[in-house]
Amino acid sequence: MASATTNHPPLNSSKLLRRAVLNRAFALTYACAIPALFYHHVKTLLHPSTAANAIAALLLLPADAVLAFMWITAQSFLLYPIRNEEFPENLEKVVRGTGSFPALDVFICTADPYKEPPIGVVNTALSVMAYEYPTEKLSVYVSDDGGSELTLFAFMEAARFAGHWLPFCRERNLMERNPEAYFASNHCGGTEINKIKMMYESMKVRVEHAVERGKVGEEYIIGDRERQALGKWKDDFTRQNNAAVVEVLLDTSRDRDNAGHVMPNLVYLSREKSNNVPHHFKAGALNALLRVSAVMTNAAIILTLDCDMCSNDPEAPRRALCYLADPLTNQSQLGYVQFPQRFQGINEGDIYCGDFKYPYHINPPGMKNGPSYVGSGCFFRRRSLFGAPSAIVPLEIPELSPEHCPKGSIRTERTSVLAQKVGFRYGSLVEDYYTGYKLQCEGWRSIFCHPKRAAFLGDAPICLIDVLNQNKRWAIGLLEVGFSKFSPVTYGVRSMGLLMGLSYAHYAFWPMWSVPITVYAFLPQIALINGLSIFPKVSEPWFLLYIFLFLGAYAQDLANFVLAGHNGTLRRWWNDQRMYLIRGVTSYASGTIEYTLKSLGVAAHGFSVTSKVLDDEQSRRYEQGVFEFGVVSPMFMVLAAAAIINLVSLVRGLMVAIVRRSGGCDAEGLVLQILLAGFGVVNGWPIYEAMFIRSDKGRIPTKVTLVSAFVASLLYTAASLA
Ligand SMILES: O=c1ccn([C@@H]2O[C@H](COP(=O)(O)OP(=O)(O)O[C@H]3O[C@H](CO)[C@@H](O)[C@H](O)[C@H]3O)[C@@H](O)[C@H]2O)c(=O)[nH]1
Ligand SMILES: [Mn+2]
Repeated sequence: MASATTNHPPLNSSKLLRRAVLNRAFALTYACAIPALFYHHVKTLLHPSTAANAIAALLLLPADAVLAFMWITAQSFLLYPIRNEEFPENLEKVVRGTGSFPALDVFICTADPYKEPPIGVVNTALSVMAYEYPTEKLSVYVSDDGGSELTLFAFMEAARFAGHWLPFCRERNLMERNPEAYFASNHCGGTEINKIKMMYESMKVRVEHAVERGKVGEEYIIGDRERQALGKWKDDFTRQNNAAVVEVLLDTSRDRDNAGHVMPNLVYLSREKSNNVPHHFKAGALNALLRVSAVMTNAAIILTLDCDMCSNDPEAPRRALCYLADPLTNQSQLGYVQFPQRFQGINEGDIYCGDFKYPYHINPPGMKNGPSYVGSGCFFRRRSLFGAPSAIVPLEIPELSPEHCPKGSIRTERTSVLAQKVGFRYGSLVEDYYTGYKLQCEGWRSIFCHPKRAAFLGDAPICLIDVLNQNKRWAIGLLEVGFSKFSPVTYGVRSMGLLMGLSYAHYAFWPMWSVPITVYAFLPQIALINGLSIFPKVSEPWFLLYIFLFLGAYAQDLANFVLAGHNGTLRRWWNDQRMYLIRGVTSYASGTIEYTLKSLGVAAHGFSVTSKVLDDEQSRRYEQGVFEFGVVSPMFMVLAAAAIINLVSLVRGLMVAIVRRSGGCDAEGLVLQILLAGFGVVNGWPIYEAMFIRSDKGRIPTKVTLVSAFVASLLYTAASLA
């Protein structure tokens, strides 16, 4: 790789953030309050005032145990927060010119031409083909798990359009190098801009037209080569069962753009699939790309990108090189450089927490050995995917050697077994988290690279059900790791030390949030409806403990959120915590249930791809910050039931308190429950609106409201019998 000069200017710097001291002090204080709470629970359990109180304490205990676990593991991100900075302007001085830059292979995955429109995938590819990077060292590989001629056709069009687009970007030194974003923000321009815009628009029309018709019309097929390639889609070619298709659409050694400059390689791959062989979803696709690229270019650096994420800064690879080519970094251990996932098109208040600040911005800079891999926007050292840093990699691992799978086919069992040790790891629906985790267990380190200008911008789902389904998939995948023999709490702690083990454990058991959130969304409220007090009275010292634990955790959460920047507004924070509660009773809970069924062998779950297609009306509602329900889903039924219970209990609780006080009795024991129900009601506002006030298509369907009201009354009846 790069040869370095001695005495060179720095390529990067890293410093501990001042807030680390405050974080540690707060952690110490809060950590003292937690045992006090458990002491209180045990005391109540040993001397319950009523049987109902004993049941309540029995349910609150595991709920609080999970809260304590989540809080403790979360501290692992806060004790050593650092900020990295890189100086790409020094790169050429250190690496002796772009001639010694390492080659870069970019992997883009797509899986369904209808959920992931090919024109979007084309935009992703064009944005990286236009990188400010020595073109002859750049290759873009597209994996099409949709096995669709429509996607291949879109890329044939893209290869032609790139001949005009790449010089256009270079000459104007554009920052946004995906045509869609560029033309959206540059409406009018000179004749040159108009010309290329027309070219883009007409390509888009052809691609979208083909997708609409479900096939590529004769009139769109230009030459024999294209006809031959598209001809591979015979009747027996399905997305689950097909022979491999590899098409080299652009070749550095052959193709020139219309300014006479070399073009990057562009390769389309639809890997071999067979009905009765598991293909391991995205991890399988990435491994197929790993093998195909090994035969063709075998670049030392690999960038993985999702098809819904475009480059937003042509300098990004140079930033990554500030670490990957830095003679001062311990090169033999640095496995990957991860950029945060950042999103465009998020509404003002970010009602669905699409930014996902915790996993993408707040936690990564605090992980001691570097961030986890988040699936997109990550520059790997190819070597890191082939065994531990200290391992001696044999020149030929037979199963991985390109000759073994000449056309990116998926070899069955042997490759699966191998994927426990090399490549992108199989065994979890969150292959990204799992792969990064296994690499770090092997001793690889990583770097979080978070420049001011987003290096990549992606699309976040803007429909609540999509968000919840996506989170459910993650929940299942995380639990698969949490309860495996490689669990972070055991294997992880042993391999990487306590802090890193705790960081990964925090994610692995994330879906467990469902336990406390569900308990706190129903239990105190049902007790309140029955006039039963389950928390300390206002006059007891324990009351202050509860207040401290709640407000302390919330204040810490708010501080983390706001300090992380990037629109860390109060309103977004409020919506973020609301989504935590919503996910707790919906996606985390159902993910946990589905994971359990899956481990019992009752059901199996695949990777359901998130739709990237937008319906106009839905987009408009999202823009206005209105929640989108619209469909009948069990998740919405639970959510609506929780909202109803909270509303009823608030009203009942206030009534009981007033009656008791006027009768000279004290209602102090109900105050915490009334506050909690009030908190639930304030958070549930969009749900009441969607049930009772709205009449648009995104409202909660009447069926859901009825079922949830029924569930709520069942719960109430059951509780009043107890
Ligand atoms: O069988 C499959 C399924 C998915 N994908 C690709 O995987 C990517 C992510 O899929 P998406 O539906 O967008 O999932 P998200 O939940 O939005 O993705 C997040 O979560 C995934 C793990 O669940 C990570 O892989 C992603 O990088 C991360 O952004 C897309 O490019 C898909 O085309 C495949 O290539 N093959
Ligand atoms: Mn995505």
